[in-house]
Parts: sequence; structure tokens; C-alpha cells
Amino acid sequence: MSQAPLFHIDVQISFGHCDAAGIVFYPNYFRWFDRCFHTFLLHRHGGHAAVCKQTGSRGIGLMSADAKFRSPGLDGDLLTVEMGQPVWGKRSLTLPYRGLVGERILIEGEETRGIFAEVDGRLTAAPTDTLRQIIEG
Ligand SMILES: CC(C)(COP(=O)(O)OP(=O)(O)OC[C@H]1O[C@@H](n2cnc3c(N)ncnc32)[C@H](O)[C@@H]1OP(=O)(O)O)[C@@H](O)C(=O)NCCC(=O)NCCSC(=O)c1ccc(O)cc1
Repeated sequence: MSQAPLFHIDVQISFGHCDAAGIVFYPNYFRWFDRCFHTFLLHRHGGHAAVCKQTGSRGIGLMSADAKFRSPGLDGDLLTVEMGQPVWGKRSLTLPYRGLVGERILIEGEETRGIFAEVDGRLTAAPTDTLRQIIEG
């Protein structure tokens, strides 16, 4: 993430987040990316439901999720999940994420999302212009 993060959340890692080897079970990181995005919408833009109403969509849904695991997360670690500036496509947006404990990078990843709308009974990705205006102000 080259620029300053757009938003962040803190997660207290505990025993129940970890696998038999005592390190964070990887799907939890995707949950925390998602939580970071939804908390951003809640704190800055009235929440996911309000944004869906404004964009005429059923959800700001997921088209792709990816991660590189750099260092293990452990019970007791205080994880900061940072979300960077979106990279805008015509009908998609890609959000970069980073998870750190202090200076130690645990994970780097990204989500590609779309504005899911139903057209003629089929789910499609709608243009991102309205969401971009909402997020960039
Ligand atoms: C998303 C779709 C409706 C898009 O269909 P289409 O309208 O035909 O899209 P297109 O293929 O034309 O692509 C549109 C754009 O998206 C981009 N795109 C489409 N698919 C992908 C993938 N897989 N990766 C990256 N980018 C993609 C594509 O490159 C286009 O980009 P632009 O250049 O910005 O225009 C369809 O692919 C689909 O139904 N996919 C399945 C979606 C799904 O099941 N997701 C998981 C469930 S949602 C979910 O889990 C969730 C989690 C967390 C949340 O907070 C919300 C929801």
C-alpha cells in the first residue's frame, strides 16, 4: 500500500481465531477485510444498506479476494487491518488491505467488489460512478 490508508480497524486476536498450530486460521483474515470495508461504510457513509439504496444495488458484493500471508498472527496479538484507496474500474473497484501487528506485516491482500444489481432477473455489475461520488465526496 503506497498511499496513506483510507480506513483501519483493530482486531484483538484470540485463541478461537487460531488453528491447531496456534496461528490465525486464514479465512478469518478475509472476514476482517470485509469487516473493515463494512465498518468504513458505517462510520463514513451511513452503512451498507444506505449505500445500496443510494446506488440502487443489492450489495457491494465480492468478485475476487486474494492475500499473501507474510507472518503468522498469534493469540494475544493486536492486529490493525488497513484499507487503502480504491482503484476504480468502470464496473469494479479494487481495495488493497494490509494487516500489521506493530511494524510486523502479517498479510497483504485485496478485494475486487462490484455494485451488484439485478437486471432482467440476472445479477450484473453496475457502473461504479455513483459509489465513487459517495466515497470521494
Ligand atoms: C459479479 C457478477 C454479477 C458480474 O457479472 P457481469 O455484470 O457480467 O460482470 P463482467 O464480467 O462484465 O465484469 C464487470 C467488471 O467486473 C470485473 N470482474 C468481473 N469478475 C471479476 C473477477 N472475478 N475478478 C476481478 N474482476 C472481475 C471485470 O473485469 C469488469 O471490470 P471493469 O473493467 O471495472 O468494468 C458475476 O460475475 C457473478 O454473479 N459472480 C458471482 C458473485 C459471487 O457469488 N460473489 C460471492 C458472493 S457475494 C459475497 O460473498 C459478499 C461478501 C462480502 C460482502 O461484503 C458482500 C458480499
